[in-house]
Amino acid sequence: MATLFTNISALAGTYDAGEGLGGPLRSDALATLPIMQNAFLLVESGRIVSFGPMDLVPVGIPDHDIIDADGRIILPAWCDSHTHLVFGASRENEFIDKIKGLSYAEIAAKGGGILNSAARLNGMSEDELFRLAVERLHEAARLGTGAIEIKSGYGLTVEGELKMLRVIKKLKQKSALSIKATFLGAHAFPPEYRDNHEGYLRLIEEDMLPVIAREQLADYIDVFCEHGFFSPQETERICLAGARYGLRPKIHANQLNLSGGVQTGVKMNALSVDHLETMDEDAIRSLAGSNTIGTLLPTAAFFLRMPFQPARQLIDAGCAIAIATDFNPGSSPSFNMNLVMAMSCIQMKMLPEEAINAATINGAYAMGLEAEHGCIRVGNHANLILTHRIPSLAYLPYAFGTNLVETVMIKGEFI
Ligand SMILES: N=CN[C@@H](CCC(=O)O)C(=O)O
Ligand SMILES: [Zn+2]
Repeated sequence: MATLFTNISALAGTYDAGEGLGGPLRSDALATLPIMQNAFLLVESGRIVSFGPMDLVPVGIPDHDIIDADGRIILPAWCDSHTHLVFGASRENEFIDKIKGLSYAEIAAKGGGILNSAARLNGMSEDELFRLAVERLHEAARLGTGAIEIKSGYGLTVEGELKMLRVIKKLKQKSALSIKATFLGAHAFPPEYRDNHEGYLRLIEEDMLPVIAREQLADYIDVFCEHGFFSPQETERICLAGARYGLRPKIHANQLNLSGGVQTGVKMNALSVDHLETMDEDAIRSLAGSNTIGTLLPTAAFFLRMPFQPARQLIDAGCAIAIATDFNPGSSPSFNMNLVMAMSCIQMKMLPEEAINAATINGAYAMGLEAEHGCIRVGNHANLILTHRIPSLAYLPYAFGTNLVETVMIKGEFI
């Protein structure tokens, strides 16, 4: 069955068939968003088949629906390249602790934070975790997310980490969204290993990774490189262990401190280094001179009342950047990419075109999904956002807080 969209006021992120971008967009190219005005778009068997100006709209297509966009905008669905979508329970008690003045690090030190989530998750069945994750994924998709990365990291035991990754594998099989799985066993040291880091590193290397590889449970490996969590040396060791199983790193870096995570990620040829609230000249230079993408998570900075990521400095230095939600119960309980986009423009001074590119094509690159996602190109998955009637694309981040996504199509089906 085919779907023909007509009278699209602006079709954003259009590229020629087979046109490769040669890597994630950076510098001035990040601000270039190809737009076709007054366009049609034809979708068939879940893929984009053709698009062009309305005066070339195809006629005589058998068996198809026509959607008259009637002046509305279509853009590629969001590519959310950093989430912790599988978790057991929300943590609003810690939210209240934060309001009363405790810091993220102080909450973590008294057994809250990641360890709190691990305790909840280890007491839950795989089926229950799957049910909760499906609901969240559906809600994220209704807000325009068509591809997503999901991490483990709330198990911190062999059983718990495998349980999370098996849930993500099942989501991949059952969901229409494109999903990438990241193994984050190195999210925190469990209490019984607090004074025995060597023991936990060996558990990851000897008991978790071989099973993960055998069951093909992960696409990437992650480490929370941060003071009080994993040191740069420990991060490097886990990245090397992952590499033995073909897992490329995507690292939590420079969130709370100048942790050395950016330089370690670059050294380990990470696909991305994520967070980057705390950067200095050295970290920016290191990232700019690399193929590693810097993934900025403004809603996490907002929620923890941290300084926002220095997007302008990073862009001006030539770093490739993506933006993502970091959806998790502790530091970013929101899977709303529209809000991420608005914050990127309002607080990080990104232009709307830069934010859209960072949330679509560069997000796709940050998951290794760029061949079929993140832009309007013949052959790509038909993952599309149809907006409400709005005056321009800039209106999306401008009118923050209003849901301007009217309909979402994932692989040719409206959800
Ligand atoms: N910083 C480390 N991990 C998550 C938070 C996890 C949690 O607090 O549960 C993050 O990306 O912000
Ligand atoms: Zn995270």
